[in-house]
Amino acid sequence: MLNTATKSEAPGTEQELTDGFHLVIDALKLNGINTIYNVPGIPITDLGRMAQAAGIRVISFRHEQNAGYAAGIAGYLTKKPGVCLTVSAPGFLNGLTALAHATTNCYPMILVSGSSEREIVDLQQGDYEEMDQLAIAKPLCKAAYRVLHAQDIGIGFARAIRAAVSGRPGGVYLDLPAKLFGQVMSADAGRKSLVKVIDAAPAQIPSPASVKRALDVLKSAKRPLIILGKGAAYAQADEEIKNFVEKSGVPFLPMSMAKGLLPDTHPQCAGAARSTVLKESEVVLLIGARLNWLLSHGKGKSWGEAPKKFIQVDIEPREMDSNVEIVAPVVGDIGSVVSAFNQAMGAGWTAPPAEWTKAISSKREENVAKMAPKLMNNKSPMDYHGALGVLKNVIKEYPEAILVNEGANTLDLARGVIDMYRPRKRLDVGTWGVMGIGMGQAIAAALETGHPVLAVEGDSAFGFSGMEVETICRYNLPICVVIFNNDGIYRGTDVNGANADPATTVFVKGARYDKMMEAFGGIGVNATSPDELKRAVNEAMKSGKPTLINAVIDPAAGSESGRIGNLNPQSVLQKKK
Ligand SMILES: CC(C)(COP(=O)(O)OP(=O)(O)OC[C@H]1O[C@@H](n2cnc3c(N)ncnc32)[C@H](O)[C@@H]1OP(=O)(O)O)[C@@H](O)C(=O)NCCC(=O)NCCSC(=O)C(=O)O
Repeated sequence: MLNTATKSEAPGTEQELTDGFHLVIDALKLNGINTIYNVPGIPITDLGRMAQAAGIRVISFRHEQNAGYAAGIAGYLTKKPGVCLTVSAPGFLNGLTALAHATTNCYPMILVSGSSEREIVDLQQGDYEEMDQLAIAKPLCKAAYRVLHAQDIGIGFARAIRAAVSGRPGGVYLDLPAKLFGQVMSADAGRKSLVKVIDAAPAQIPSPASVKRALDVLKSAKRPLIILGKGAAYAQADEEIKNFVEKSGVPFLPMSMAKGLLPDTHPQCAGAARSTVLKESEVVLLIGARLNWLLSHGKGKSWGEAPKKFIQVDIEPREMDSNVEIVAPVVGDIGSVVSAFNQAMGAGWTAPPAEWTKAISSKREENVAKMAPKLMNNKSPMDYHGALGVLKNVIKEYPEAILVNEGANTLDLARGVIDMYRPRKRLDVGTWGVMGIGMGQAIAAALETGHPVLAVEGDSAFGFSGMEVETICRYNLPICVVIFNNDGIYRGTDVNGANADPATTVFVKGARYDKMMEAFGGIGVNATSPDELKRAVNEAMKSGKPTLINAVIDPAAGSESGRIGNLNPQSVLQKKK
């Protein structure tokens, strides 16, 4: 039903009216978008209020960037565009980082920002928060639109929704100048102007020839490997993917956010033998994984000496040959491609040679065994492994829980240590390795899935979105934040030898982040040993109450982010010395 604004009052001409505010709300509802992540302010405060009154869930954040990260990850989790609503210029700019992040990570998201009046902006006459937001957004997103007339709101949203989710998903900007909200029209005309987007992300069926070519290459391999990326997790084709991997018998390596698509404990999982499989494999099938820096661009030392053949499955044809030659490109949506693989494989598929799979299992077992004792230490203050050993068991016990993870050491080590068992349960920093996604993603994950969230945060990473603990308390969300507090970035022990200022990478020593949560009525715990950490996290998972645990980590634990390709600043410094 149309959400009527008012009735005209002229005697004898009584007519139902609507306006821009109501049409925006109706357009969202008509397309099944029931949540808005926003920060209120001019000119969208009333839009948020009215949307809430009309039954949309409007979640107000403390900073637009966090609302944006929430919207992006909501899109990833649901395959519907996550909507972030901001005020003009500064609010828009705050949301823009998250929009660019969504685009880079292929999350469907729409950033809707109020803006100032075109007539004034274009003549640069100094309107309130004047800025040509459309022009600024364009290079940072997949599509950008501006709606100038209320009768075009329906089309504007239809275009934004379709652009966000179809093909390779991404971020879309929708500019709504303030004047638009007050434009009035008949409710009947308004109703007719709305558009329900039919089949927003049509299946893209791969060509049978490309499917055959890919399977022929894979079948011929003595040392094949499947790499699953977060595109595969996004596809929600979990059963098809599992069937394909198991039927093929090929070892698989999950990228960070694809962990859990098949359990990390699956006998074919090669996560704990990463270097070995990258180096030794001979044919590599990439499913929803890009050959970017996270895979060393498909070449160089990490990939070993022997020549490799790559097969790639992606919805975006231009992804092929982006870094190395792809001998068997398969363009299509991942669900359709993998289902075509399953059909075309037939009954006569033979598993890869046991020599290959056994070599991987023994490397994996060796690495797991090497790590096991480290995870059981009960040192106080904790080291990373002692603390992560506890969290590994928590996720094992609560496999439905969503793990949000950011930091430097906290991210790198948690990725390896914490096994995931279900798809789309690990959310992290994504393609850019960005810090600041933590609380936004945790909030959206709790709201969109209804499952408890464990956010494992470096103390520095947490700082980028820390104020949202108030949001967590306000909405009483089942989020347990564990801060790995080692007093600084990488470590808390750096010293500035030049003057009295603290070193650039250190924070206040002995800070008590748990007090922040208590300030807003949540539960704060200071944990100085793995035993204390275990008690506190288990309690939080059981109670579902907003909780923040300050996990005291040895300030000397941790190292510079040295595992990012050749980008090790420490080694550059050392070379210069
Ligand atoms: C590019 C990468 C995928 C490559 O990581 P690698 O370190 O090479 O691999 P992994 O982490 O997957 O694994 C490391 C090693 O652990 C092994 N491994 C993995 N899982 C296990 C388990 N369960 N048990 C035992 N051993 C394991 C794995 O086989 C590797 O050993 P071997 O097989 O023996 O090699 C990763 O570095 C990554 O995702 N980086 C993103 C980092 C990021 O975004 N940082 C944010 C920047 S921080 C920041 O802002 C800043 O610092 O600045």
